[in-house]
Amino acid sequence: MVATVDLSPFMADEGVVVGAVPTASQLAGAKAIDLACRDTGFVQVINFGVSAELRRRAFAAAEALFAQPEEHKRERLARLQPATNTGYAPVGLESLNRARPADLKEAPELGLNNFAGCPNGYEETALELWRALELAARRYALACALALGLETDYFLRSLQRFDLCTLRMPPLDCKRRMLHYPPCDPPAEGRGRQPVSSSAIRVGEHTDFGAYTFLLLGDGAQGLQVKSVAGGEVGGAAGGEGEGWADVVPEPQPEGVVGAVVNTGALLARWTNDVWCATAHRVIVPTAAAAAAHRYSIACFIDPDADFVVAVDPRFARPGEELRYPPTTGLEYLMGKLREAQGVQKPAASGRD
Ligand SMILES: O=C(O)CCC(=O)C(=O)O
Ligand SMILES: [Fe+2]
Repeated sequence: MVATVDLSPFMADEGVVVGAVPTASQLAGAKAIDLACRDTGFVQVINFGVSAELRRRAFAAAEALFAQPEEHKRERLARLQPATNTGYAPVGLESLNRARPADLKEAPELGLNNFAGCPNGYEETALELWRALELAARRYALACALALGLETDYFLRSLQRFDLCTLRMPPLDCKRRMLHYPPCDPPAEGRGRQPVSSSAIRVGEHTDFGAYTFLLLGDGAQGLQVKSVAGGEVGGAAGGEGEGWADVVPEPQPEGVVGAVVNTGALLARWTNDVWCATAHRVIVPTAAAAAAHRYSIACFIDPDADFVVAVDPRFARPGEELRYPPTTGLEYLMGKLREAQGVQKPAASGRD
């Protein structure tokens, strides 16, 4: 079960939000985040500024977007730009684990507000959602700093140019995406929740690249699994597809309370010298019924500004331990990860910085 953290103390203008001493409820929330991030790296946040009504409209907009004919999506939606990882990525294009066949998902990353080809009302709803998630992501940065005993603005400093709505953060615009997993082959008989067949995996094992990810799961979305490791990052072939996977089961919430899964990315794990971990996760097809259903999710990837230097803070070294990683920048790190996911060998041109 994924721990639930109430973010409302960080959404109100009090305590660390206004630069004052943290309130008791902020400290309690930060403690819960710290425990989860040292363990699985996955928490469920509630009261983070997305109403049940906005969530419902967002998934309805995503469904309408994906329900458009294949040809329309390929021809009319913004074209895929590998250098910025924006545009419409059809099923079979992306593989978050290059050791596996392509993921069974489609994902339009409609950056720079190019909403050409989107259904009526999509733009307004998407922007409303991104605005709410941007605020939640900033407040989560405050909570993380408090959780790790750092200066309040420690992570916020890395989000000066962070802007989920306009995505004017060149050269890396890949920040938020609606995800659609169309019906697919059922899992092979008897393999149940530990599939080894490629057809039973919708997203291959990976860790997210940046600082942290906000993930909204659509109604009935099943199959997200994590595999714990002892700190650090596990991806590619390191963890393997075999045993040890556990279902991500967010604690059920009362009617009207929206939950989002937040997970630590590889860059934040690295930043903390692996005090927090970026846990490998994947999306499987658990049952024939799940295979027959459309699965929807919405993900926002929170990354430091392109030119922000992420250097391991010496405070994260355990007694007698070396810092594990040299400094990097938001851009350098993410471009390396994206090139891996796209299977590109040569550095992609940044184009616009
Ligand atoms: O759709 C999901 O549940 C997870 C997707 C994911 O892990 C990702 O896009 O990084
Ligand atoms: Fe992920």
